[in-house]
Amino acid sequence: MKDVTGDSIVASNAGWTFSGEVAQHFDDHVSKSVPLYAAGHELICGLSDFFVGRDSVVYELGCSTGTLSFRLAERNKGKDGARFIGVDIEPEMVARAEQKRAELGVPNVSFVADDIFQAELEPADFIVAYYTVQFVRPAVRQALIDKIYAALNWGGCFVMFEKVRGPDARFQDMLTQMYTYDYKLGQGYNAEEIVSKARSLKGVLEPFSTQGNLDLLSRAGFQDVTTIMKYICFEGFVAIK
Ligand SMILES: C[S@@+](CC[C@H](N)C(=O)[O-])C[C@H]1O[C@@H](n2cnc3c(N)ncnc32)[C@H](O)[C@@H]1O
Repeated sequence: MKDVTGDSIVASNAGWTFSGEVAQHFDDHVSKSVPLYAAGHELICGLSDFFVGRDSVVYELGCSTGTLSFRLAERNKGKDGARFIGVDIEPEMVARAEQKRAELGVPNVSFVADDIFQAELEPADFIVAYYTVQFVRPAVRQALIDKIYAALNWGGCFVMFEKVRGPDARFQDMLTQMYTYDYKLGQGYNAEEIVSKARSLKGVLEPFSTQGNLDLLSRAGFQDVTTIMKYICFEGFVAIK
């Protein structure tokens, strides 16, 4: 059975997907569902000032319709030769990103429709995964962070924003109430849409705790890590190689 999860998106129990028609409604949906969505992009653009130089390669892994990739290119437009590459597994997302690219006319942004695990990554100075790693199966998540670490140049930066779990059951309960119910009701979603979305994400979006994410980064080799944003259960980590 398919349920309406808001913003004209339908998904079944444990069946959330970014494929098909979701790409058409994605920009509206993500900016309403993810707290501080645009502010997080702004922080990442600010961070890029420190790491992106002329001739840098920049990746956005899980770029969806390319919103952040375009913002990064705009922020760094004075740096001739820098290239911005968005990777997403869903061809419909990449098609939408390509359509925007044609409208904006930005030659140094490109998109690849591929699984992050299959995509060959060139040596890069700045790699971003903005609410993407949470959708990677926990069993292979470490292998992805290892791959990102290997692709970064020395001194390069990995920015990872994730939905995170609380450190114990009491905090997790508070976070769920404050985000899943209060925040989403405040964004105009109704109770049925909220429940349908939560049910659709079972087994698809699997958040780690803050400590679980720090452990992933540490095992990959990152020693210099800090949090740049935290709002309820949404956290942005910055890791420098
Ligand atoms: C929450 S969205 C990312 C939002 C986007 N970064 C932004 O700023 O608007 C997660 C994206 O990750 C993509 N994704 C999930 N698993 C992937 C994988 N293994 N390889 C590439 N992309 C993946 C999904 O298709 C989806 O578009």
